[in-house]
Amino acid sequence: MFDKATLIEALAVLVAVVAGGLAWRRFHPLSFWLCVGFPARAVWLYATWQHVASACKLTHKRRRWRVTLDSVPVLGAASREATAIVERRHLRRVEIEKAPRLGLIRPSQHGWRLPIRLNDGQIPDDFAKVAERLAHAWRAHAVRVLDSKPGKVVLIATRKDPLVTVPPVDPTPDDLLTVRPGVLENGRPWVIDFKTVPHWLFAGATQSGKSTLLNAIIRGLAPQPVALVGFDLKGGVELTPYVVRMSALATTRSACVRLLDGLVSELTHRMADCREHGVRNVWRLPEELRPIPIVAVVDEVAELFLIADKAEKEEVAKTSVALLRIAQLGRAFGVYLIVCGQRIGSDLGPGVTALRSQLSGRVCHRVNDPETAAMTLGDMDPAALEAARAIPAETPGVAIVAGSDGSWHRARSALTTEADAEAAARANRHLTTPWAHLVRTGPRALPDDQAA
Ligand SMILES: Nc1ncnc2c1ncn2[C@@H]1O[C@H](COP(=O)(O)OP(=O)(O)OP(=O)(O)O)[C@@H](O)[C@H]1O
Repeated sequence: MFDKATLIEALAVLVAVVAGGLAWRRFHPLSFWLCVGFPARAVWLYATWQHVASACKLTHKRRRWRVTLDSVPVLGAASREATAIVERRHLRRVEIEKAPRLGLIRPSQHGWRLPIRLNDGQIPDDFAKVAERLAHAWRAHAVRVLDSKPGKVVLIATRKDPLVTVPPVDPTPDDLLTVRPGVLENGRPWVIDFKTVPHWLFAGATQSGKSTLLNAIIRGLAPQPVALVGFDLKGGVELTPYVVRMSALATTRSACVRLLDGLVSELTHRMADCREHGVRNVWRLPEELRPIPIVAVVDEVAELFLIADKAEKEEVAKTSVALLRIAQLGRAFGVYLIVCGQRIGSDLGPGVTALRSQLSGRVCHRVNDPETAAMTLGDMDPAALEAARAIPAETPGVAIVAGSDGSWHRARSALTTEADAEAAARANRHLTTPWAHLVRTGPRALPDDQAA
């Protein structure tokens, strides 16, 4: 039918198309995904949805009117001569499986988003429970419930883990009190905005990536008009490299108590300033009176709460109360906390549990003991806790990040070395506010007290 030359030509065109496609996918995977991979995946996903939903037990049984075709053997004389079958159409109520209705699938850099209308009686959790099954059925790396509204759920699927290689963080300074230490699982930047979530708890076993995250944050904050204060009871080994950019660094328990007292005193002054000007927070003060924001970093919180002998008991109690006050009042008065720890357990005393409840931002790296994971994320979505327990040791820097709105993400910090953070601290040492200028000590009467 075809001559040999035509066949060779067709074969050559086919080879050229396949090679071109492979080269396209290799050298510009994003455009290949958007133009070829995603449309094919979308068609396949819609075509197989009924079957996938049924296998994942997401369908509901409904009775519907349907025309059915029944085959009826003919009995009597006619049947003896040959097997005769008559087909009759019937309208009758039959049981069918109804899959939740799919909305419009949309591509993203790393996968797709798919809104789904819930069947009656379904809740978003039904989808969260079968997310792993859906991921396998859709040949995706992971499927997560991203968002839900009454009667609707949005699933996000990622083709491959975007946290395997995290691009370096852009060194240009972000907005005030905002840093981008890495990326989220959905491929978006991981943004820590202290104005929105003022206090953070970073948990993680040794070598899980806590210091790297802290490096990224210090590097991000160093060029900003922000004062940094450090508490490092591991002898200062963690935070000393950045001391030139810090207004103060406490490395002993008594120094911690002194610095915390100073911060609480400054809080009281800021509170009085706000009262005098009739405003609710320092951001509403006239610009010339607005104090510099303070970010206090506590490394290895367990050291602050450990009591070796009776003499330390009072200092620990003071530390605990001061940290709690800062956490309670800091947001309005521009004092923010980052509390890091390998182990955060209730055995450290009630002060730790009370403090935790005030630290609304949580970052849980790989941890060794389940209690630390539970302390960090246990009061949030149980799925976040499961995800934290599943972080493998081979991926340091991967963490579960939860914000105050209850949503959580897998994320990974970009590899920021101590040298990178130290270089940023040195380059911005001129922005360091001396401790004596930062905190106002001494009594400060609130306006009402003066009137009294
Ligand atoms: N985001 C990351 N990407 C790639 N590698 C990372 C990342 N974070 C950490 N690492 C690797 O893991 C090692 C340990 O990380 P890091 O020092 O931050 O852990 P840590 O939790 O602070 O440990 P420790 O408590 O012992 O100081 C780093 O030297 C680095 O090689």
